[in-house]
Amino acid sequence: MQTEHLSLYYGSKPAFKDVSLQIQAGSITALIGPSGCGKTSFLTCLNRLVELTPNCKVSGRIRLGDSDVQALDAISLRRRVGMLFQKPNPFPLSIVRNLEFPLQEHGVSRRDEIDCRIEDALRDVGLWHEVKDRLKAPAFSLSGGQQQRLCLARALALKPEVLLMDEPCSALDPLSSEVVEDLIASLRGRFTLLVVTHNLAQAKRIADDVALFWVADEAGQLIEFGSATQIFESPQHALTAAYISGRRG
Ligand SMILES: Nc1ncnc2c1ncn2[C@@H]1O[C@H](COP(=O)(O)OP(=O)(O)OP(=O)(O)O)[C@@H](O)[C@H]1O
Repeated sequence: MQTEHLSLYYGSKPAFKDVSLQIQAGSITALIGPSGCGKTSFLTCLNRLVELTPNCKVSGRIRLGDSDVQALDAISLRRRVGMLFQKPNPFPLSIVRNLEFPLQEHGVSRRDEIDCRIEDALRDVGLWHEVKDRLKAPAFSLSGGQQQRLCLARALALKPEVLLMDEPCSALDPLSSEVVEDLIASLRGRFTLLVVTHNLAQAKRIADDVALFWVADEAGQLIEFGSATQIFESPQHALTAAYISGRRG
């Protein structure tokens, strides 16, 4: 996935400006930076979820493989570019319906394929053994960490190419957070992952590449993008050095 001179305005206020970024297929990219620098806004441009916000204006270009994201149908784009939010947001349905419903909505109709994809996705997130005997129980009967893994399974069942994750561990208790972080790391190579995180230690543990955003001239800007090793061990920009050392932000 690639952005070229991407900018986003909410009304007349820029959320971020002129971000050009190349995301390697199969890699994990962490988006870091202080609050309000446009990380979430950037993420939601990539699957055009931001279009649901009134008065927002996007300029620049986003490419997914050879396709221009603006030219794609939004529903099929969101199947290819899935999203996991900070707070687990299962549908108010049973565990199994949480996976079955989006599959059916996206045109998967054969029963054997639906069952197979549900089981594979639940195994992928380590939930299968925990829920296989209570698939019809409400999703809300699961713990917070289990709900987040269910939401991840729901996204994986659609076989996305890219997964966008907005602080996926920050609303979870430390143990569940560790489980979800390990899961994210285990998806490397199979999916292209972009993860917004305030947890620098987590970014260091899981990311291949890191993008630092910052507010400058009242708009979010991409300050530095590079490998996790470069960003954490030999940052090129003074702001990156200050941020990762805890002196700024
Ligand atoms: N729906 C919206 N309408 C208007 N302004 C918005 C909206 N969403 C975000 N903003 C503004 O856009 C800027 C970037 O916000 P964004 O949430 O993308 O930053 P962030 O880096 O993800 O912050 P945080 O780390 O606190 O989640 C902020 O100034 C914010 O107030």
